[in-house]
Amino acid sequence: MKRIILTGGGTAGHVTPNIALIPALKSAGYDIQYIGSYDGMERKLIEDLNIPYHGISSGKLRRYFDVKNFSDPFKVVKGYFEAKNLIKELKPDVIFSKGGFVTVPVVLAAKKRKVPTIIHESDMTPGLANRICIPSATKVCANFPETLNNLPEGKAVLTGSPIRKELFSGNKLKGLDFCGFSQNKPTILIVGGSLGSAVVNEAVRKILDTLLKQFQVIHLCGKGKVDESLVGKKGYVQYEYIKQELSDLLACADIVISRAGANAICELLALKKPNILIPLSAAQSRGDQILNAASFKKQGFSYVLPEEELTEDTLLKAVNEVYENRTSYTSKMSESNLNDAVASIVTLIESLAKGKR
Ligand SMILES: CC(=O)N[C@H]1[C@@H](OP(=O)(O)OP(=O)(O)OC[C@H]2O[C@@H](n3ccc(=O)[nH]c3=O)[C@H](O)[C@@H]2O)O[C@H](CO)[C@@H](O)[C@@H]1O
Repeated sequence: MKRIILTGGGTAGHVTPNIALIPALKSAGYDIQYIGSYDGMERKLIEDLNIPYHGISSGKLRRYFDVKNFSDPFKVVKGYFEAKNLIKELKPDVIFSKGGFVTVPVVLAAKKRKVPTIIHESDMTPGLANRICIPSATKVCANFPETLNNLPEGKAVLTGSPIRKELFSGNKLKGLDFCGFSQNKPTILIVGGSLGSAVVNEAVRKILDTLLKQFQVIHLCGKGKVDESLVGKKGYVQYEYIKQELSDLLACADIVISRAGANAICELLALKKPNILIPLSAAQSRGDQILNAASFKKQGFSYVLPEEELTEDTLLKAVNEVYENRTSYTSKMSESNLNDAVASIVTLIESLAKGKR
């Protein structure tokens, strides 16, 4: 039987694309194994799917790479030897890495063990972990055409981002029922990325009473970020993180307010959900969400509200604008010709796995 190791973790954006590949890999006859960190959020997400999970030691990487800059060098080195042993034991035909710092020792060990490895970059410019991995990878998949300029020519492949198939079969009534909502008012879904966003949460809660006059509000607020004082408020529900019900919640959302993480926005585009993007500021990141959001705005898919301009007034204005013009946003998104990233990636995986045999 062909065997693949998937790896990726840290935040859900480094795990959900792997999850999206699993059904197609199973149909293609792969035995699937997963390497993540001992205690990252990927562990629960993957174990829930009954995929064998192998934890390795992993350390945080600093933003600017220098070998001395591993904040936890011993953990990373330990992770490398654990990954090397796991690869020897599991004998995979191919490895697919979705990025995040846990993948660095895995990709470096794969190179040492001569296992072909594909890495995937969701953002416009490669993140730190992927930048370290690119020289060891056989192929590098990109989500945005703009990214190809930043990747080595012989390795780069434009695939788009794999999206979980189940997101397309959400049921609006089920979603409303799950939240205890009625069909009489439109619904706003708020997602601050997979970890939630304190900035977005605060902005939304400030205008909540005004929003609730016209809308019902579903708030995916992130772990540890539920506001207890608002629990039970009519028309408002908060969840730390939603797994299988996400498709139903998306189905009942008339508009979405979101961070501009690459996977989140590709899902919104694929589902044609009118959206307001509040990208993570350059002060807190390498600025990729700003680029992601600008690209979507330029194509007419999104209303973008920079974090620096986020106030009660600008957020309310954005909600009104997007709700009023929701059909024109939806029709713009319908014009985009999204390719099937799952199929392209599985084809690439197949070609490398064959080469190994
Ligand atoms: C703070 C940070 O470093 N953010 C980065 C991180 O974002 P983050 O991890 O938030 O990733 P994305 O927004 O790209 O993806 C989030 C994923 O989690 C899912 N989801 C979210 C909430 C929930 O309750 N349930 C659920 O399933 C979404 O459907 C999506 O599939 O990785 C992205 C992809 O590299 C980058 O673009 C972001 O800049």
